[in-house]
Amino acid sequence: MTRTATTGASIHFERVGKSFAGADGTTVTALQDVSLDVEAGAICGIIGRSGAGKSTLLRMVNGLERPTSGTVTVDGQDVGRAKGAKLRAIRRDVGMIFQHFNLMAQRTVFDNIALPLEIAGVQTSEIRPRVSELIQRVGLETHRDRYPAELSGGQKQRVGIARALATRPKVLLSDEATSALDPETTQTVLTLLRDINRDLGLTIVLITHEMGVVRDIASQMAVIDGGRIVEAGPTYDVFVRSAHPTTRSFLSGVTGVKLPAFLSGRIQDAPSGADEQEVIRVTFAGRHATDPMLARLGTDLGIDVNILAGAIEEIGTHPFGNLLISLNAARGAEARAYLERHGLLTEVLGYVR
Ligand SMILES: Nc1ncnc2c1ncn2[C@@H]1O[C@H](COP(=O)(O)OP(=O)(O)OP(=O)(O)O)[C@@H](O)[C@H]1O
Repeated sequence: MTRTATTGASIHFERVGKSFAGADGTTVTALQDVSLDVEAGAICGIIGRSGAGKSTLLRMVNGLERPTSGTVTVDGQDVGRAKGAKLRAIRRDVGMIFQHFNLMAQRTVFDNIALPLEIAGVQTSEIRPRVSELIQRVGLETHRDRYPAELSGGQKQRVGIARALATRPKVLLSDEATSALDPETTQTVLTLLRDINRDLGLTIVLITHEMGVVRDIASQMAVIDGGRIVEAGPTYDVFVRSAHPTTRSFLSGVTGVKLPAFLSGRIQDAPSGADEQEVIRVTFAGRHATDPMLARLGTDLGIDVNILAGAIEEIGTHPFGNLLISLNAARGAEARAYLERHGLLTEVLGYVR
């Protein structure tokens, strides 16, 4: 498929706050002091727990929510203050896909995808080739006359993606688009989104509670907790240098690197005597990811290392790994200094006997 003229828009959140009137006259603060820059053409993953403020943040990009304070701009346009025709124009530039697809049950695949074009007043003669092109892009050529009830979850989301692209938006918002799908279907939908981003150049902002989704697709990311952005940056940097406990707990889910149960029950914050083992998390990043550093601790310093858990994987094209090791606590500081000197990151998790 040829690349169209569509290119992405940049999105800027500048000190955005959002409060809602809660029950009993109380105020619910959904977002506080949120500043975030999403580059044109980026795939930005926003991760947070339930109630963190993800949907509120996403809905500000197409003006479904307005900030109580601060500004949100898309392609330099102030979305929060736009009204009437200007707001409608911004909304045409911002497509959205949903966890539960939001398809119209009584319309076929073709007619669901045609809907935004009909609403925009596009002529029927133009709608037909445009919808056919979109159906081809999402690989549903043999399903064009089927109804949503006859489709799998992955196929329904493909219809949702085609419909969101119909008006040639500059931004695609994804509200937990893969959360209702099995892991294999999730991968096919993420691949489709990545291809769309590459071919059309549009900016994608996705919210999720799954770090695996962020790892697999996002070039940049933000972690939101209690309405605030606690960490943000290029995905690889956040993975490697995360400091906030919320980020770390999401990461431990995705890297699968957790303390084995036989140790987690008896780990202490401080050493309590001789013969203790220091438990250390070692993060391998960039060009050091594949260096045999742990073996060298043995040969260079004579320190024996026990490997407790670990995984090495890739984010984009960069190797990234996490290992949990233990070694003689009396030599912990020396070992950590050695590893840090060679470009690895270390963190003491505790001590076990
Ligand atoms: N229209 C509203 N009226 C009142 N409170 C709201 C409204 N919308 C959101 N909130 C509150 O704002 C906070 C953030 O909600 P939001 O839906 O943005 O979180 P979320 O991270 O998307 O959560 P989830 O993953 O569960 O959808 C929550 O405390 C929520 O109850």
